[in-house]
Amino acid sequence: MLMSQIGFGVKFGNWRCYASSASSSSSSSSSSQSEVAVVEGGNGRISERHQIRLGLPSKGRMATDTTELLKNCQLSVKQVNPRQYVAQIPELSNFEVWFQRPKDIVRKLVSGDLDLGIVGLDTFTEYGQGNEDLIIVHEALAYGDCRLSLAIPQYGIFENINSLEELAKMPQWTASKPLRVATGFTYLGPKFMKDNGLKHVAFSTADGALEAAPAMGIADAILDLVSSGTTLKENNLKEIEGGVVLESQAVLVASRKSLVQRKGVLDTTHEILERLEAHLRAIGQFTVTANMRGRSDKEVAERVVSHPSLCGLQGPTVSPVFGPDGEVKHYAIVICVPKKALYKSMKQLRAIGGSGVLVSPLTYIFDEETPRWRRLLSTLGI
Ligand SMILES: Nc1ncnc2c1ncn2[C@@H]1O[C@H](COP(=O)(O)OP(=O)(O)OP(=O)(O)O)[C@@H](O)[C@H]1O
Ligand SMILES: O=P(O)(O)OC[C@H]1O[C@H](OP(=O)(O)OP(=O)(O)O)[C@H](O)[C@@H]1O
Ligand SMILES: [Mg+2]
Repeated sequence: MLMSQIGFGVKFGNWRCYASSASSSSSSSSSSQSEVAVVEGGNGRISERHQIRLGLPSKGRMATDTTELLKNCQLSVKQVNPRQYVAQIPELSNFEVWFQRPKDIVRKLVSGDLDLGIVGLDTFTEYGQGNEDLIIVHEALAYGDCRLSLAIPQYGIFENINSLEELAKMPQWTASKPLRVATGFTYLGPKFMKDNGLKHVAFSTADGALEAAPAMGIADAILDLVSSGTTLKENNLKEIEGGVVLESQAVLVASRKSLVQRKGVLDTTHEILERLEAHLRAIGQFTVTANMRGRSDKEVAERVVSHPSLCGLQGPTVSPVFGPDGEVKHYAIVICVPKKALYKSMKQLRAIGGSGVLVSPLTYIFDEETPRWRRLLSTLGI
């Protein structure tokens, strides 16, 4: 039988060389063998390049939202055409964007070929595998929300099984007949089962449409990403209590080595982080301006701060409003109000004498220093 072989290899530094042969014998080193080198990645070296590199998802769900987020931070990515994988962010000097598949972004951070990346936490955790060189700089970029969750059929022997504990206790799973789980997460899947004490589990993997596996008789359960839950429902599957492996959203990640050793990476990360935080803090808030009748700015301020939800970031800004006669009978107050609390805040403002309430979108909130920057420096021991 003609078969090519992969699986026996010789390591040369970062490269593993596989001998592929037209015969099924692995012991032969005959001249019919050709040498194929496959990069494993992960030597974490700092190469000679001088440009700082950010990896962004080249396609899929995360791609558009990622460039949109950067645009909203005034960091527009200038890509000549969608098939060109290198791009610039003109606001950042000495900086390159490289469009890559999310899992390759993580691999390339590990191998030292990228310095920064934006991916889903699920991809980061699955392909980062706890590598200590990888650091999460911003853990909540507020898009790409989903969860990695275990799901089982709603029917048959699983009809009354609603938790991981109940699933683990089912007498059906033995060493010779384990619970069969289909997943694309071949690192996190086994780790989750082990951490939760499930012993008799076997994993199979596929690239997509995993929800078909139970009905096809290929698997008993699946471990996959869920967001709306529609795909599970349409395939008669259900999530179970205790079955969520990970809650995911987009994250900004970096290589520790790059941050510490590559010139300019730390400063640029600081700038990106500040812009992200300023934008993300602002999107949940409105600026509210109102006029209030009052005797003095202090008295007006006291009335406003008596309602904690009207305090804004540090407290209300109160300024005199000069009437036509030059007298001050009103004061203008400016506060930030969470979008969710807008109507409630507006009613409170009216109740304490507010009128002419103007509501405007808020674009950025720059704080003195971002807590995430402090955290990053402390993670790096700086
Ligand atoms: N319902 C969802 N299903 C899958 N991924 C989702 C979902 N919602 C958000 N995401 C996020 O999007 C990322 C996956 O995007 P997508 O599948 O489009 O790209 P991909 O990684 O290139 O996939 P693949 O390489 O397997 O084709 C996930 O890692 C996750 O963080
Ligand atoms: O909870 P939902 O909103 O239904 O989303 C979850 C589904 O979306 C993803 O599949 P994707 O669309 O990427 O297709 P694939 O599995 O074939 O790659 C994921 O693998 C789930 O199957
Ligand atoms: Mg799917």
